Amino acid sequence: MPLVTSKEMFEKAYQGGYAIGAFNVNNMEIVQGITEAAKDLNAPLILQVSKGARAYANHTYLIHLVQAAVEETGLPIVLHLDHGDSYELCKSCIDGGFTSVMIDASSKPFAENIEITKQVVAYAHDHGVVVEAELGTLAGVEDEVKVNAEDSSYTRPEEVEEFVTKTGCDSLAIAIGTSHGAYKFKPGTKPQLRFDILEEVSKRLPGFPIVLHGSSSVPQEYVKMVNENGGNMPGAIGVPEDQLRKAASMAVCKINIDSDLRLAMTGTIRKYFNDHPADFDPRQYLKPARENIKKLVAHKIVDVLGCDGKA
Ligand SMILES: O=C(CO)COP(=O)(O)O
Ligand SMILES: O=C[C@H](O)COP(=O)(O)O
Ligand SMILES: [Zn+2]
Ligand SMILES: [Zn+2]
Repeated sequence: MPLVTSKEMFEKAYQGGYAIGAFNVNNMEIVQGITEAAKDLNAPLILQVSKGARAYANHTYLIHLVQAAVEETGLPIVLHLDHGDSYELCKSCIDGGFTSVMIDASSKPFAENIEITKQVVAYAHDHGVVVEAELGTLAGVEDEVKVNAEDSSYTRPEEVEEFVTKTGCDSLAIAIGTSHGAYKFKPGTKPQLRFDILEEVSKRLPGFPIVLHGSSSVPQEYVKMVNENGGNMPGAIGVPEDQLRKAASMAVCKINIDSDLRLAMTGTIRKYFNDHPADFDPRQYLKPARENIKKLVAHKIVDVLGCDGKA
């Protein structure tokens, strides 16, 4: 099966009350860990590439790694540009074989966001590619830009119909309290997503797929593994998994996870180095790291997203 768009995946996910996992990929072991888990569980997948990933691994390498995963697994896989910040970047990914792009102009004024999203949609749809857009700003770090909590803003439900109608986008990322990175909530406070906003958005956009960024749950076993093996990540806290499950049962069809993969990989490698100080073959420590990414993704698919068996 060749790469697919997310159109049919989202329709089924919306109807079925589950979500598709969108996992960020940066190297071969990450691609393999994610896709081996999805294959075992017959789960549909979105593999996403950020501007930073392209700068790190090179567009061509990433495309070919993802195509290898399609060949190896036979699964429906979407290759998605995460946080595209310009028309030119989106165009280059569309021309280069991506089946889905995000244009993230949510930090720009509303009218400008509509204008640039519209341009990307026109080019993408001409080429059979789908577009995710965004309204609202998440706190945290993305593409080296740090958005402070006080500069973040929830999505305004009263804007979504006009935005979707005028732009023609295929899915919409909204801000309901998630954020990028490993420090999502202040220690001692109760993490709580704004389900009232999600509810209001989906009332205004019946059947329309909603996307949640910043949805890592920051597993405490890996935070502990990092901290016990020379790392320093005090107070790393993520989105509680029961809230992600609830979002998946509502209009949220795509849940973005990157930080959890980084934590699983880093925790595992740190521990390996501590336990085996004489080893120096990268295969020795990348193998358990890949295995733990696979375990983590399997857990997300079955216990959080609910998309096992849906490929
Ligand atoms: O939103 C994301 C990628 O676009 C990833 O979010 P996390 O940092 O929570 O993994
Ligand atoms: O949302 C951001 C993703 O986690 C990608 O992060 P990155 O820009 O560091 O690759
Ligand atoms: Zn954004
Ligand atoms: Zn994101």
